[in-house]
Amino acid sequence: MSNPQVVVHRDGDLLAAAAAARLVTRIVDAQAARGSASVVLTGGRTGTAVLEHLNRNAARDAVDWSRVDLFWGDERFLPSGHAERNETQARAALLDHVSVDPSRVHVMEPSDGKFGDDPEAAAAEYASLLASLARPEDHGDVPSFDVCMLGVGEEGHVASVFPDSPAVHEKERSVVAVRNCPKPPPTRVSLTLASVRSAQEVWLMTTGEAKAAAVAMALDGAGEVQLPAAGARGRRRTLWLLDSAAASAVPALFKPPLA
Ligand SMILES: O=C1O[C@H](COP(=O)(O)O)[C@@H](O)[C@H](O)[C@H]1O
Repeated sequence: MSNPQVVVHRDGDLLAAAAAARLVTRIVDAQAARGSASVVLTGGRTGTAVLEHLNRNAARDAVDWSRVDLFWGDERFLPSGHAERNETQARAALLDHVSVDPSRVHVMEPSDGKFGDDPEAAAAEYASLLASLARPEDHGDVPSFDVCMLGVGEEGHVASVFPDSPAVHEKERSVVAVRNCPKPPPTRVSLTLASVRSAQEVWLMTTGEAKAAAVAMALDGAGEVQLPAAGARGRRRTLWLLDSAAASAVPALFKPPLA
């Protein structure tokens, strides 16, 4: 597992633009090396802003979108097309505007989908999907995603893994249903931290003063049960992409030396 690196941008808009550019490069490189790329999308304001920037960036068309597998780190368990679903927001921000292969857009089932109001069944199906796509070299039942993007909550949640919740204690399943979530909506489906750690690169992206304490604690050695973001690490790279407000309490160790 990799140690965290921190990149600070002046403000949230610049962070989103820079992360979008970084994502294009990562996907293009993976496609050049292997023919395809796999990306885990995140919900939330920063994750959606990254996709909006990507959609406006001319470099968007350097990607062959038909050869990208898209997954979600978590989903709000709501009816299909609901404005608060992470899928709905990602489609509006980017996916409706590029030539994705629908069979490679791996959504988590909605609450009016084939399992009805059964988030446990939706989670189990997503776990089976991940297992079916994992290759022997992934050494487990989850693919080694090229990039897993995550937002970070004020209390340190990532995906829908909240502090001291059943999801953060989960040791067997790769995808879980989340009930009684402290942030609305209360029912969700989420990758576990172990699944996040299957990714080659994990990018934790967040902005604003309200996130500064959680960011600082995660980087300063907090445990993942109290602060799930601390347990989100990539196999090869863990990047914290922050604006200056979210980075305001980052320990000095992570600040680049002055030139
Ligand atoms: O509810 C969620 O929130 C987090 C963080 O969102 P933000 O708006 O504070 O950036 C997000 O990462 C997660 O995917 C989403 O379901």
